[in-house]
Amino acid sequence: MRSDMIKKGVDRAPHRSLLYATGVKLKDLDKPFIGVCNSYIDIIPGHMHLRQFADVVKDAIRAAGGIPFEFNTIGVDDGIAMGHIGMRYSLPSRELIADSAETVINAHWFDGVFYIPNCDKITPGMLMAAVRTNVPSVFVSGGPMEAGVSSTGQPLSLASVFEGVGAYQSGRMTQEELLDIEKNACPTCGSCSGMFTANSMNSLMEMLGVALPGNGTLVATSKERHQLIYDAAEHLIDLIKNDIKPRDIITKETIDDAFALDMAMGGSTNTVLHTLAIAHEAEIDYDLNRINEIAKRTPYLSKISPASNYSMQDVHNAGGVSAIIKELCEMEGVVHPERITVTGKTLYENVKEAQALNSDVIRSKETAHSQVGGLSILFGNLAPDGGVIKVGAVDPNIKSFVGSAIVYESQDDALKGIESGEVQAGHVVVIRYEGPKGGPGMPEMLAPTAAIAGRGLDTQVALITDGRFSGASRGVSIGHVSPEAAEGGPIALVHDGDLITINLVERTLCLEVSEKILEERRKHWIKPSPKIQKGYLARYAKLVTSANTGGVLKI
Ligand SMILES: CC(C)(O)[C@@H](O)C(=O)O
Ligand SMILES: [Mg+2]
Repeated sequence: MRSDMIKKGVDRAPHRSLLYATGVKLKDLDKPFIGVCNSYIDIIPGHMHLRQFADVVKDAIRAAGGIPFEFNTIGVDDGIAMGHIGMRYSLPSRELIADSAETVINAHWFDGVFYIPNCDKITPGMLMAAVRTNVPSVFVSGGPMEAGVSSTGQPLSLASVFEGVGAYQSGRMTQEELLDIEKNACPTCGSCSGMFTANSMNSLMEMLGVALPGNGTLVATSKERHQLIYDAAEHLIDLIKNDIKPRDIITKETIDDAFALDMAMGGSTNTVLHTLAIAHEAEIDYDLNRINEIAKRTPYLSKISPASNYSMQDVHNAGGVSAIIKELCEMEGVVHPERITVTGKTLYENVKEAQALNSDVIRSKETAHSQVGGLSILFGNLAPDGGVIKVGAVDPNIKSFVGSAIVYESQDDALKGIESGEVQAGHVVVIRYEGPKGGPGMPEMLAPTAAIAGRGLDTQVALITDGRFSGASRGVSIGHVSPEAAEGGPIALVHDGDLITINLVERTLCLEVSEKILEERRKHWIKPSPKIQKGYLARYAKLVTSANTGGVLKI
């Protein structure tokens, strides 16, 4: 047992002494020691219920024959950190979460780990820790929020509130209507109710095979999640007995399949960043071009908010992620149904009883929204190392967009430009120096994309940035443009009025300026000094790599 390192032999008498002080009994020393990696925190609705949740996890571990030891990671609420300096900490928090979990797991030699994530950076941070430490692991997330409903019966999500701000500011909504949305959009604990980043990652974990069927869609308030916990605890003990580790489950094929699910559900663009980071931790070489290959062979089966009004709860009632995975498994050559998972069964065995119960929420290949996936990687002279778009949340009539650049050196300036009416139909808003190094921290930009959508301009204005988006962002919004401006990427060379062409079919993003002129501009480009000079963000900016490699830290 790994934990023998801290409990076996005469020289571990002091260690045992401390363990007894924590409540461990002599007879417990032969049982597996399980780290319960929790992420309870009061300020995130997706995590506020996790203190009680972890109590259930600990009971379940004891019932399954293990000894639980709970510890916590931090978390950032992206919605609350949105639109101000706080958002710079969001993506960097992912590495702190991975590092803190690694620290506790390796310092104490746990035999297995039960992870409890939920919101945006917590899930990928914990997944990174799981493949990095490679100790037998299972995941049960906190679960999605119930969908909101306005007093007039309209389905609501957090996206409705962000877009409501733009609608109110442009005179398309009254103050009373906005207040009604604000009060009703987030009715319970849980991760925000659409196919935003948290729910994208929590659904992806079902496909990765590290979480049980139901993990992505069973709402946080449902008692059935407790059964998920009890089942997961038993599986974890089996994984320890059979020595099945995260890297036995997460292989290159697994990463392919995770992206396939992303394509079928129109996941958040952030999943690209996170899944690449997980691949990196697992020492899997993963090229962005591979994602487009998967996109081309995977139909878009389920449109969820912000691409439609359906919530995660609707997906659950329609058969859940299992029904979508089953569809994908039964298509020729789309995923790898024989992969092993934490249940000890194959991916296909896990889902073979599932059924799509609503043919609009979960479609078949024949009735799919499109024969290609809901996410796309664009390449071109403006993004030699790629950019990402949630193409599934673009009006389906838009196949390409040509517009003139209106350039902002920060998100704040862009937001002012959108709110003041400076940004108009036909513009491509360029927001730069917001990448992993430039931001620093690659802030998520729901405020500007929602300001555009809320004004009804989402089919007439495009937005490109070296920053990133929320899963609730929609419209022709291209993020992760790499290399980023702070590294001298071509996005730094765009001038106001330059023509930019975006082709969603060819998957291209081009600046229609001659190479000669660009070369001239490049000569005059001056690398800006880092915006933040001390603390974690300064250290982060020094070590972080480009978005096309997951924005991981490298020495
Ligand atoms: C606040 C949101 C909607 O959760 C966002 O952070 C996302 O990435 O989806
Ligand atoms: Mg987010």
